[in-house]
Amino acid sequence: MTGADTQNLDLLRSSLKLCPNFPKKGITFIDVFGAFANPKAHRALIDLILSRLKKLGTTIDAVVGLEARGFIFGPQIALELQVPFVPVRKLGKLPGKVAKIDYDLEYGKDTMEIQTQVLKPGTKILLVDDLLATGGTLGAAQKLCVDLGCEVVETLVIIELLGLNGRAKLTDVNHFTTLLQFSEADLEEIATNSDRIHESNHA
Ligand SMILES: O=P(O)(O)OC[C@H]1O[C@H](OP(=O)(O)OP(=O)(O)O)[C@H](O)[C@@H]1O
Ligand SMILES: Nc1ncnc2[nH]cnc12
Repeated sequence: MTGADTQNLDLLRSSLKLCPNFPKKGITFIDVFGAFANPKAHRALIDLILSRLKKLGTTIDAVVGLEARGFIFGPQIALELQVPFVPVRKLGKLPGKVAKIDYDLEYGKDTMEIQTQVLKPGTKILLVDDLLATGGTLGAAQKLCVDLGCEVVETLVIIELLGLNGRAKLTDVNHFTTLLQFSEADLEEIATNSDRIHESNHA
């Protein structure tokens, strides 16, 4: 890792805020929007992702991003790579012919869809989302892409919650990139720093 990468990681890490007991009791929510509220952290995030991808040297034909937070930075990465961005959305939001898959979440269940006419068989995909928790979302998205005959050559998240072992749900952990990892102990430690905790209206 270069000195610039280390500096960017520190900036990114310190821009994230925690929200204990959101959206449900017992969940410690990591708010990635903190990184987008600060242009320096935002720049650091994009530079870090591009630096990782350059190091991997993988050929990428399209970036597939997951609703909602994969939509914030996925298109920027696609633009930098000069490849299409393709959204995966929650049920009933995409027009035309779609493929769908049901999946389990850290705090519920959901269904995701992708337009079938956009990705051709053999397309090499970079799959992006903000966070890996239980892995239900990304595991399902990988399956959705593979079922269309595409190859998920890399899956990238900004944040990995280690305590939930989400990697176990991924089809290919050898092609999984994560920028920041948080153990349960890390989250507890950050939660002792009031600067890093969101003031909250939630019970
Ligand atoms: O690894 P998992 O346990 O599947 O959880 C991770 C997913 O949960 C969050 O999205 P959420 O479902 O809250 O939807 P949103 O981004 O539309 O708010 C997060 O942005 C990931 O997509
Ligand atoms: N703990 C968490 N923080 C932010 N987003 C999440 N999505 C699922 N679990 C999450």
